[in-house]
Amino acid sequence: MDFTGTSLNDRLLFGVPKKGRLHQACLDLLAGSDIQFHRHNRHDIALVKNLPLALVFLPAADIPFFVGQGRVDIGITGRDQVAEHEVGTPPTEATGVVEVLELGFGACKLQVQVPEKGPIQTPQQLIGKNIVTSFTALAAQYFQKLEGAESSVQTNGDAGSKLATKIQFVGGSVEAACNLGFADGIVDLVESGETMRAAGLKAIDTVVESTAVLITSKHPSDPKLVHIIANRIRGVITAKKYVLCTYNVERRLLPVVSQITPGRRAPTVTSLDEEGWVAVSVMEQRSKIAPAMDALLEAGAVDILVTEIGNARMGSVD
Ligand SMILES: Nc1ncnc2c1ncn2[C@@H]1O[C@H](COP(=O)(O)OP(=O)(O)OP(=O)(O)O)[C@@H](O)[C@H]1O
Ligand SMILES: O=P(O)(O)OC[C@H]1O[C@H](OP(=O)(O)OP(=O)(O)O)[C@H](O)[C@@H]1O
Repeated sequence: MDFTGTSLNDRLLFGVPKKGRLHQACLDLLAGSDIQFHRHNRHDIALVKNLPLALVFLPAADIPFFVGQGRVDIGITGRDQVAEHEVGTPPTEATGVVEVLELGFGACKLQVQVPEKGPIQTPQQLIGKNIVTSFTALAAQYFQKLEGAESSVQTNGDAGSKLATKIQFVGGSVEAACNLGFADGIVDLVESGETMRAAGLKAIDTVVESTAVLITSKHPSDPKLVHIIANRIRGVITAKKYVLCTYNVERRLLPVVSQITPGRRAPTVTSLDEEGWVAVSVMEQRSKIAPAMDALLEAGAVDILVTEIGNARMGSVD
Protein backbone atom coordinates (compact mmCIF):
# COMPACT_ATOMS: atom_id res chain seq x y z
CA MET A 1 0.00 0.00 0.00
CA ASP A 2 1.17 3.54 -0.66
CA PHE A 3 -0.18 6.85 0.68
CA THR A 4 1.11 10.13 -0.77
CA GLY A 5 4.29 8.47 -1.94
CA THR A 6 5.10 6.96 1.45
CA SER A 7 5.79 3.24 1.29
CA LEU A 8 3.93 1.30 3.94
CA ASN A 9 5.35 -2.05 2.97
CA ASP A 10 6.13 -4.26 5.94
CA ARG A 11 4.52 -1.86 8.40
CA LEU A 12 1.65 -2.66 10.69
CA LEU A 13 -1.10 -0.04 10.24
CA PHE A 14 -2.57 1.52 13.38
CA GLY A 15 -5.81 3.58 13.05
CA VAL A 16 -5.96 6.56 15.43
CA PRO A 17 -8.91 9.02 15.76
CA LYS A 18 -7.85 12.10 13.79
CA LYS A 19 -9.96 14.56 15.88
CA GLY A 20 -12.74 14.67 18.43
CA ARG A 21 -13.08 13.37 21.97
CA LEU A 22 -10.65 10.45 21.69
CA HIS A 23 -7.84 12.18 19.77
CA GLN A 24 -5.71 13.70 22.56
CA ALA A 25 -6.07 10.72 24.92
CA CYS A 26 -4.83 8.49 22.08
CA LEU A 27 -1.80 10.71 21.47
CA ASP A 28 -1.03 10.52 25.21
CA LEU A 29 -1.26 6.70 25.08
CA LEU A 30 1.08 6.57 22.06
CA ALA A 31 3.61 8.84 23.80
CA GLY A 32 3.42 6.73 26.98
CA SER A 33 4.00 3.60 24.87
CA ASP A 34 7.13 5.13 23.29
CA ILE A 35 5.58 5.02 19.83
CA GLN A 36 7.58 7.86 18.23
CA PHE A 37 6.34 9.57 15.09
CA HIS A 38 6.29 12.89 13.31
CA ARG A 39 3.02 13.87 11.63
CA HIS A 40 3.47 16.38 8.84
CA ASN A 41 0.89 19.13 8.67
CA ARG A 42 -2.44 17.77 7.33
CA HIS A 43 -0.95 14.34 6.52
CA ASP A 44 -3.17 11.52 7.71
CA ILE A 45 -0.36 9.02 7.80
CA ALA A 46 2.76 9.06 9.97
CA LEU A 47 5.60 6.56 9.97
CA VAL A 48 6.72 5.43 13.41
CA LYS A 49 10.46 5.95 13.87
CA ASN A 50 11.24 3.17 16.32
CA LEU A 51 8.86 0.35 15.28
CA PRO A 52 7.74 -1.14 11.94
CA LEU A 53 4.43 0.67 12.35
CA ALA A 54 2.53 3.47 10.59
CA LEU A 55 -0.23 5.54 12.18
CA VAL A 56 -3.27 6.27 10.04
CA PHE A 57 -5.36 9.18 11.33
CA LEU A 58 -9.02 8.44 10.59
CA PRO A 59 -12.45 9.52 11.88
CA ALA A 60 -13.30 7.42 14.97
CA ALA A 61 -16.48 6.27 13.22
CA ASP A 62 -14.54 4.81 10.27
CA ILE A 63 -11.92 2.89 12.26
CA PRO A 64 -14.09 -0.25 12.81
CA PHE A 65 -14.69 -0.40 9.05
CA PHE A 66 -11.01 -0.21 8.06
CA VAL A 67 -9.91 -2.57 10.84
CA GLY A 68 -12.86 -4.89 10.22
CA GLN A 69 -11.90 -5.21 6.56
CA GLY A 70 -8.29 -5.91 7.54
CA ARG A 71 -7.01 -2.82 5.63
CA VAL A 72 -5.76 -1.44 8.95
CA ASP A 73 -4.41 -3.96 11.48
CA ILE A 74 -5.13 -2.33 14.81
CA GLY A 75 -7.04 0.75 15.99
CA ILE A 76 -8.54 2.81 18.76
CA THR A 77 -12.17 3.89 18.74
CA GLY A 78 -15.30 3.87 20.90
CA ARG A 79 -17.14 0.63 21.62
CA ASP A 80 -20.26 2.47 20.39
CA GLN A 81 -18.64 2.86 16.96
CA VAL A 82 -17.72 -0.82 16.88
CA ALA A 83 -21.31 -1.78 17.77
CA GLU A 84 -22.74 0.61 15.16
CA HIS A 85 -20.50 -0.83 12.47
CA GLU A 86 -21.18 -4.45 13.39
CA VAL A 87 -24.96 -4.01 13.42
CA GLY A 88 -24.73 -2.45 9.93
CA THR A 89 -22.10 -4.91 8.63
CA PRO A 90 -22.28 -8.17 10.57
CA PRO A 91 -18.85 -9.80 11.03
CA THR A 92 -17.87 -12.95 9.12
CA GLU A 93 -15.10 -15.43 9.82
CA ALA A 94 -12.61 -13.15 8.03
CA THR A 95 -14.04 -9.69 8.67
CA GLY A 96 -15.01 -7.78 11.79
CA VAL A 97 -12.89 -6.70 14.71
CA VAL A 98 -11.55 -8.23 17.91
CA GLU A 99 -11.68 -6.09 21.06
CA VAL A 100 -8.33 -6.40 22.84
CA LEU A 101 -8.39 -3.86 25.64
CA GLU A 102 -10.54 -1.25 27.37
CA LEU A 103 -8.56 1.97 27.52
CA GLY A 104 -10.03 3.74 30.54
CA PHE A 105 -11.20 6.91 28.75
CA GLY A 106 -14.05 7.98 26.45
CA ALA A 107 -16.74 6.59 28.77
CA CYS A 108 -20.22 7.64 27.62
CA LYS A 109 -23.70 6.24 27.00
CA LEU A 110 -25.73 6.19 23.82
CA GLN A 111 -29.15 7.23 25.09
CA VAL A 112 -32.66 7.80 23.83
CA GLN A 113 -33.52 11.41 24.66
CA VAL A 114 -36.77 13.39 24.44
CA PRO A 115 -37.83 16.97 25.27
CA GLU A 116 -37.96 17.33 29.04
CA LYS A 117 -41.29 19.14 29.01
CA GLY A 118 -42.86 17.23 26.11
CA PRO A 119 -45.58 14.56 26.12
CA ILE A 120 -43.21 11.59 25.56
CA GLN A 121 -42.20 9.76 28.73
CA THR A 122 -41.39 6.23 27.55
CA PRO A 123 -39.51 4.70 24.57
CA GLN A 124 -42.74 2.96 23.49
CA GLN A 125 -44.33 6.36 22.88
CA LEU A 126 -41.64 7.05 20.24
CA ILE A 127 -42.78 4.17 18.04
CA GLY A 128 -43.88 5.59 14.68
CA LYS A 129 -42.31 8.96 15.46
CA ASN A 130 -39.23 10.77 14.06
CA ILE A 131 -35.81 9.98 15.49
CA VAL A 132 -32.58 11.77 14.60
CA THR A 133 -29.17 10.21 15.32
CA SER A 134 -25.60 9.65 14.12
CA PHE A 135 -26.03 5.96 15.08
CA THR A 136 -28.69 4.85 12.59
CA ALA A 137 -27.88 1.11 12.74
CA LEU A 138 -28.01 0.91 16.54
CA ALA A 139 -31.12 3.10 16.64
CA ALA A 140 -32.83 0.92 14.00
CA GLN A 141 -31.93 -2.22 15.93
CA TYR A 142 -33.24 -0.66 19.15
CA PHE A 143 -36.59 0.36 17.62
CA GLN A 144 -36.88 -2.93 15.77
CA LYS A 145 -36.74 -4.73 19.11
CA LEU A 146 -39.10 -2.20 20.69
CA GLU A 147 -41.61 -2.45 17.87
CA GLY A 148 -41.33 -6.22 17.83
CA ALA A 149 -42.08 -6.40 21.52
CA GLU A 150 -44.87 -3.87 21.16
CA SER A 151 -46.53 -5.56 18.21
CA SER A 152 -46.26 -8.96 19.85
CA VAL A 153 -48.24 -7.46 22.71
CA GLN A 154 -50.77 -6.02 20.27
CA THR A 155 -50.93 -8.76 17.65
CA ASN A 156 -50.00 -11.73 19.76
CA GLY A 157 -46.64 -12.72 18.30
CA ASP A 158 -46.34 -11.08 14.88
CA ALA A 159 -43.30 -8.88 15.39
CA GLY A 160 -43.50 -7.46 11.85
CA SER A 161 -40.40 -6.67 9.80
CA LYS A 162 -41.03 -3.05 8.77
CA LEU A 163 -39.91 -0.24 11.01
CA ALA A 164 -42.71 2.16 11.85
CA THR A 165 -40.29 4.57 13.49
CA LYS A 166 -38.50 6.97 11.10
CA ILE A 167 -34.76 7.17 11.74
CA GLN A 168 -32.76 9.95 10.12
CA PHE A 169 -29.01 10.53 10.11
CA VAL A 170 -27.21 13.72 11.10
CA GLY A 171 -23.45 13.88 11.59
CA GLY A 172 -23.27 16.17 14.63
CA SER A 173 -25.17 18.55 16.92
CA VAL A 174 -27.86 15.87 17.10
CA GLU A 175 -29.29 17.51 20.20
CA ALA A 176 -30.58 20.45 18.11
CA ALA A 177 -32.99 18.23 16.13
CA CYS A 178 -35.88 18.31 18.63
CA ASN A 179 -35.76 22.08 19.11
CA LEU A 180 -35.63 22.55 15.33
CA GLY A 181 -38.80 20.50 14.97
CA PHE A 182 -37.11 17.65 13.05
CA ALA A 183 -37.40 15.01 15.70
CA ASP A 184 -39.63 13.75 18.49
CA GLY A 185 -36.59 12.11 20.06
CA ILE A 186 -32.89 11.59 19.45
CA VAL A 187 -30.39 8.81 20.08
CA ASP A 188 -27.12 10.47 21.07
CA LEU A 189 -24.11 10.18 23.36
CA VAL A 190 -24.20 11.46 26.91
CA GLU A 191 -21.25 11.83 29.24
CA SER A 192 -21.71 14.63 31.78
CA GLY A 193 -25.28 15.28 30.58
CA GLU A 194 -24.55 18.99 30.06
CA THR A 195 -25.34 19.01 26.33
CA MET A 196 -28.60 17.14 26.92
CA ARG A 197 -29.73 19.46 29.72
CA ALA A 198 -28.73 22.59 27.78
CA ALA A 199 -30.93 21.40 24.89
CA GLY A 200 -33.87 20.80 27.28
CA LEU A 201 -33.74 17.03 26.80
CA LYS A 202 -33.87 14.06 29.17
CA ALA A 203 -32.77 10.44 28.74
CA ILE A 204 -35.45 7.76 28.84
CA ASP A 205 -33.35 4.71 27.94
CA THR A 206 -29.78 3.56 27.24
CA VAL A 207 -28.96 1.81 23.97
CA VAL A 208 -25.25 1.10 24.55
CA GLU A 209 -22.64 1.91 27.21
CA SER A 210 -19.32 2.80 25.67
CA THR A 211 -15.66 3.30 26.42
CA ALA A 212 -12.61 3.64 24.20
CA VAL A 213 -11.20 0.28 23.13
CA LEU A 214 -8.17 -1.13 21.33
CA ILE A 215 -9.31 -3.33 18.44
CA THR A 216 -7.52 -5.52 15.92
CA SER A 217 -8.51 -7.13 12.65
CA LYS A 218 -9.11 -10.88 12.72
CA HIS A 219 -5.86 -11.60 10.89
CA PRO A 220 -3.36 -8.78 11.56
CA SER A 221 -0.24 -8.74 9.37
CA ASP A 222 2.13 -8.97 12.37
CA PRO A 223 0.41 -10.58 15.41
CA LYS A 224 3.64 -10.40 17.44
CA LEU A 225 3.85 -6.62 17.04
CA VAL A 226 0.13 -6.31 17.88
CA HIS A 227 0.89 -8.19 21.10
CA ILE A 228 3.81 -5.87 21.92
CA ILE A 229 1.73 -2.73 21.28
CA ALA A 230 -1.18 -4.06 23.36
CA ASN A 231 1.22 -4.80 26.23
CA ARG A 232 2.75 -1.34 26.04
CA ILE A 233 -0.65 0.33 26.06
CA ARG A 234 -1.80 -1.92 28.91
CA GLY A 235 1.33 -0.83 30.81
CA VAL A 236 0.51 2.86 30.36
CA ILE A 237 -3.07 2.30 31.55
CA THR A 238 -1.88 0.36 34.59
CA ALA A 239 0.68 3.03 35.42
CA LYS A 240 -2.12 5.61 35.44
CA LYS A 241 -4.47 3.42 37.44
CA TYR A 242 -2.04 2.47 40.21
CA VAL A 243 0.40 4.27 42.53
CA LEU A 244 3.21 2.89 44.66
CA CYS A 245 2.65 3.34 48.39
CA THR A 246 5.46 2.85 50.90
CA TYR A 247 5.42 3.23 54.66
CA ASN A 248 7.14 2.14 57.86
CA VAL A 249 5.26 0.27 60.55
CA GLU A 250 5.89 -1.92 63.59
CA ARG A 251 6.03 -5.56 62.52
CA ARG A 252 3.29 -6.50 65.03
CA LEU A 253 0.88 -4.21 63.13
CA LEU A 254 1.39 -5.97 59.77
CA PRO A 255 -1.86 -7.98 59.91
CA VAL A 256 -3.82 -4.72 60.38
CA VAL A 257 -2.07 -2.59 57.73
CA SER A 258 -2.07 -5.46 55.21
CA GLN A 259 -5.86 -5.37 55.36
CA ILE A 260 -5.79 -1.66 54.49
CA THR A 261 -3.28 -2.01 51.62
CA PRO A 262 -3.43 -5.61 50.39
CA GLY A 263 -1.78 -4.55 47.11
CA ARG A 264 -2.34 -5.91 43.63
CA ARG A 265 -0.63 -9.19 44.50
CA ALA A 266 0.76 -8.81 48.04
CA PRO A 267 2.79 -6.20 49.96
CA THR A 268 6.61 -6.30 49.83
CA VAL A 269 7.85 -6.30 53.43
CA THR A 270 11.50 -5.44 54.22
CA SER A 271 13.11 -5.40 57.67
CA LEU A 272 14.31 -2.01 58.84
CA ASP A 273 17.60 -1.60 60.65
CA GLU A 274 15.56 -0.99 63.77
CA GLU A 275 14.27 -3.82 65.97
CA GLY A 276 10.57 -4.63 65.43
CA TRP A 277 10.07 -2.28 62.43
CA VAL A 278 9.44 -3.04 58.75
CA ALA A 279 9.11 -1.06 55.52
CA VAL A 280 6.11 -1.93 53.36
CA SER A 281 5.88 -1.26 49.65
CA VAL A 282 2.63 -1.91 47.81
CA MET A 283 0.83 -1.11 44.53
CA GLU A 284 -2.61 0.34 45.17
CA GLN A 285 -5.36 1.80 43.02
CA ARG A 286 -5.01 5.56 42.72
CA SER A 287 -8.74 6.02 43.34
CA LYS A 288 -8.48 4.31 46.76
CA ILE A 289 -5.20 5.70 48.01
CA ALA A 290 -6.34 8.81 49.96
CA PRO A 291 -8.67 6.94 52.36
CA ALA A 292 -6.09 4.14 52.62
CA MET A 293 -3.44 6.68 53.74
CA ASP A 294 -5.87 8.05 56.37
CA ALA A 295 -6.50 4.52 57.66
CA LEU A 296 -2.78 3.63 57.66
CA LEU A 297 -1.94 6.65 59.78
CA GLU A 298 -4.78 5.81 62.16
CA ALA A 299 -3.47 2.23 62.43
CA GLY A 300 0.05 3.38 63.42
CA ALA A 301 1.97 3.47 60.11
CA VAL A 302 4.45 6.35 59.64
CA ASP A 303 6.43 7.91 56.77
CA ILE A 304 3.63 7.09 54.33
CA LEU A 305 4.72 8.06 50.81
CA VAL A 306 2.91 7.74 47.50
CA THR A 307 4.85 7.81 44.23
CA GLU A 308 3.75 7.77 40.60
CA ILE A 309 4.43 4.72 38.44
CA GLY A 310 6.08 5.82 35.18
CA ASN A 311 5.30 2.66 33.23
CA ALA A 312 4.53 -1.00 33.89
CA ARG A 313 4.39 -4.53 32.48
CA MET A 314 2.23 -6.42 34.90
CA GLY A 315 1.84 -9.99 33.68
CA SER A 316 -0.80 -12.07 35.44
CA VAL A 317 -1.45 -12.06 39.21
CA ASP A 318 -3.00 -15.53 39.17
N1 LIG B 1 -19.07 13.48 25.45
C1 LIG B 1 -18.30 12.41 25.31
N2 LIG B 1 -17.63 11.93 26.34
C2 LIG B 1 -16.84 10.85 26.21
N3 LIG B 1 -16.67 10.19 25.06
C3 LIG B 1 -17.32 10.64 24.01
C4 LIG B 1 -18.16 11.76 24.07
N4 LIG B 1 -18.64 11.98 22.87
C5 LIG B 1 -18.12 11.04 22.10
N5 LIG B 1 -17.34 10.20 22.77
C6 LIG B 1 -16.59 9.04 22.27
O1 LIG B 1 -15.72 9.50 21.25
C7 LIG B 1 -16.08 8.90 20.01
C8 LIG B 1 -15.88 9.91 18.93
O2 LIG B 1 -16.82 10.94 19.10
P1 LIG B 1 -16.59 12.41 18.57
O3 LIG B 1 -17.90 13.13 18.67
O4 LIG B 1 -15.43 13.01 19.25
O5 LIG B 1 -16.20 12.05 17.10
P2 LIG B 1 -15.91 12.90 15.87
O6 LIG B 1 -17.18 12.96 15.12
O7 LIG B 1 -14.73 12.26 15.21
O8 LIG B 1 -15.48 14.33 16.40
P3 LIG B 1 -16.24 15.70 16.27
O9 LIG B 1 -17.48 15.55 17.11
O10 LIG B 1 -15.23 16.68 16.81
O11 LIG B 1 -16.54 15.88 14.80
C9 LIG B 1 -17.53 8.45 20.21
O12 LIG B 1 -17.88 7.43 19.34
C10 LIG B 1 -17.53 8.03 21.65
O13 LIG B 1 -17.03 6.72 21.78
O1 LIG C 1 -22.88 14.74 28.06
P1 LIG C 1 -21.84 15.67 27.55
O2 LIG C 1 -20.62 15.67 28.41
O3 LIG C 1 -22.38 17.06 27.35
O4 LIG C 1 -21.33 15.14 26.13
C1 LIG C 1 -22.24 14.77 25.13
C2 LIG C 1 -21.98 15.46 23.84
O5 LIG C 1 -20.69 15.09 23.35
C3 LIG C 1 -20.80 14.61 22.01
O6 LIG C 1 -20.75 15.61 21.07
P2 LIG C 1 -19.47 16.48 20.71
O7 LIG C 1 -19.30 17.55 21.73
O8 LIG C 1 -18.30 15.57 20.54
O9 LIG C 1 -19.85 17.19 19.37
P3 LIG C 1 -20.83 16.77 18.17
O10 LIG C 1 -22.22 17.11 18.63
O11 LIG C 1 -20.40 17.59 17.03
O12 LIG C 1 -20.65 15.29 17.94
C4 LIG C 1 -22.20 14.01 21.99
O13 LIG C 1 -22.69 13.88 20.66
C5 LIG C 1 -23.00 14.99 22.83
O14 LIG C 1 -23.48 16.05 22.05
